[in-house]
Amino acid sequence: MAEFERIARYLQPLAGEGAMELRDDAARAYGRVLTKDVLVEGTHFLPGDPIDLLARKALRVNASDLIAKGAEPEAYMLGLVWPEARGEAEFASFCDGLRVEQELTGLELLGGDTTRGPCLMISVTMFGVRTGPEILRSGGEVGDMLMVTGTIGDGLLALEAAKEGQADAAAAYYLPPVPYGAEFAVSAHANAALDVSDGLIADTRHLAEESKIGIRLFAGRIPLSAAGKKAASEGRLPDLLTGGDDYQSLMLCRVEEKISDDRFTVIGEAMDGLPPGHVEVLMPDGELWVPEKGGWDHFTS
Ligand SMILES: Nc1ncnc2c1ncn2[C@@H]1O[C@H](COP(=O)(O)OP(=O)(O)OP(=O)(O)O)[C@@H](O)[C@H]1O
Ligand SMILES: Cc1ncc(C[n+]2csc(CCOP(=O)(O)O)c2C)c(N)n1
Ligand SMILES: [Mg+2]
Repeated sequence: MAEFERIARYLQPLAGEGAMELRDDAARAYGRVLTKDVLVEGTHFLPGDPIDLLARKALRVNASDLIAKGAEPEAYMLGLVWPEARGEAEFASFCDGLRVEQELTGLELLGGDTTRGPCLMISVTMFGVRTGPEILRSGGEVGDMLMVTGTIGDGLLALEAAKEGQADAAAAYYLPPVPYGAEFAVSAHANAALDVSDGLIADTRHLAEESKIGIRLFAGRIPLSAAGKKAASEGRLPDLLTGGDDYQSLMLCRVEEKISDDRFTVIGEAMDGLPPGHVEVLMPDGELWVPEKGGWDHFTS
């Protein structure tokens, strides 16, 4: 059974009031926005990845969920499973990475748990403060424009580079360029938003399904890095749009508004006449591509 089905069938019946029925990126409780992300060796990162950057990435993938909910990351708790093969020097380097990210963001460590285990696992629970109204995956409306921060597809290309030992080209995988500060624009403008972790298409579908609208993406407008443009020219655009690990903010917002944060680019539209949950992509050659359901799933990928 797939990841989302398992959550819906087995975990949703256990969910409390602030859980948003486990249909969103973060919970709302105790006056804060709360999220959790786990990184597991072999699943989310490679055994040889720089350990200080891994620490920073664990904070960033959590911050990414809060930013996309219009919440400013404030504090976190840390669960660490530390294998015997990684010595004290590595532990010190890991904590140095946490310190660097804390200094960059103002994040504070509130507590956690440290144990031995078979491989490195990093579990972070992060708390944020809302900077405006509550932003959900639902709330998008026909006529909204779809906007995204940064570039798409670099997480995938950088992971491929890391696997080939090309450290320079792997930068966006070691340390995703999470749009710190974008929570203010999300709060000010979004009808609905989330972060892009499972892939642009899959996460656009989450917005379309929860908002009960259809969305058309304009592939030619999707921001790509130099490496992304090269890959796209080699026919890999579909890979870039489905690869995941982007950690950018994706929002549906009202057309008439001028966006206060220039990191956002318009890449699509919630169009009248499309069925709820539908996602289609107008490709640069003018063809309409209707991607199959998909995206990252820990139980089927
Ligand atoms: N083991 C679990 N226990 C309780 N809730 C869970 C569990 N796993 C997932 N959820 C909840 O299910 C919902 C969807 O989770 P999912 O991981 O797809 O979203 P996400 O956290 O935004 O993803 P990502 O980590 O890729 O940004 C969220 O509300 C999440 O809190
Ligand atoms: C070694 C290695 N192999 C593959 C990937 C790709 N990957 C893993 S999990 C995930 C989706 C988000 O996960 P989650 O839903 O758990 O937040 C993606 C795109 C990686 N990062 N490292
Ligand atoms: Mg998310």
